[in-house]
Amino acid sequence: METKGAGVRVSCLGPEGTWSEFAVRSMFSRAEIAFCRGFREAIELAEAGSTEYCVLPVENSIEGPVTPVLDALTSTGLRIVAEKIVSVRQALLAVGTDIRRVVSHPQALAQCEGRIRAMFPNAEIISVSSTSAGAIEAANREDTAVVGPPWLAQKYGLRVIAQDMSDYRFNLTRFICLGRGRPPRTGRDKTSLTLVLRDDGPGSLHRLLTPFAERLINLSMVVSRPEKEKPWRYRFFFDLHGHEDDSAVRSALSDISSMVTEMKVIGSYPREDWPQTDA
Ligand SMILES: O=C(O)C(=O)C[C@]1(C(=O)O)C=C[C@@H](O)C=C1
Repeated sequence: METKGAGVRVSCLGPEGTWSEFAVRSMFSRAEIAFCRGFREAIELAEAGSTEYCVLPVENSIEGPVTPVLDALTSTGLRIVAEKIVSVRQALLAVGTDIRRVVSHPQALAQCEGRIRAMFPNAEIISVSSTSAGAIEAANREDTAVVGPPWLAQKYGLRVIAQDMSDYRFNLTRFICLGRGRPPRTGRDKTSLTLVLRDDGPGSLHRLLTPFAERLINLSMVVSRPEKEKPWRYRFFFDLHGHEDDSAVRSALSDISSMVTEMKVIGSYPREDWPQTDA
């Protein structure tokens, strides 16, 4: 997104150097970033109006959905206004050489689990709040390495021990930008919605999906998350190709409205196809 003059205020996961910061900088030409301790805090700053936007990872091509972010989307009044796909090439960084602990954000650890285990079969693997929080820890402990973006080396005084730590060739994280606007149709859009099915019987999910199939609307993500107050009931998150102002999308949503107890469009925004951004 182009911004003129003073930078637009954007909250994201901190401290400085996270993949989230990289995503902010690739979405905004000028951004004044508020670095937060967690995803919740980043959303709350934007909800309170302290920042205009909030950028969050929502899905990774290896590890799947970033579930705390999906869960937070249920209750926020903000809407998704943009998405960005980032190729997350994780490095392994440390001060010392006798590594007994490997720290990082749980998503980053999961993306590189096999490689970490192969390199350090006896190391303790420890989740921390972000890759850069892990870098600060690694900078202070000779026995600790961090998995994260390679630029953490210069920022926090670490050495790159290995590049390309991911267990698979592609490691892509999709970030979303939450804000207050409603981007107009572009003809290449995506709509994100969350809903809870009314019935939990045979064929209910099939019936829900039929109106999309009949209109040739592609669903690019389907995720179910537990309804916390109702054990063994589920909330669905759908991403579909199209804008909520498209007549096909509008009529499919109207068809399913009687099948749900709750439904919310989280946003309609320009769709990004990968690869676009390579760190
Ligand atoms: O810790 C970071 O650097 C983040 O921005 C978080 C995060 C994530 O939660 O998915 C972002 C991208 C990568 O997939 C790994 C970690």
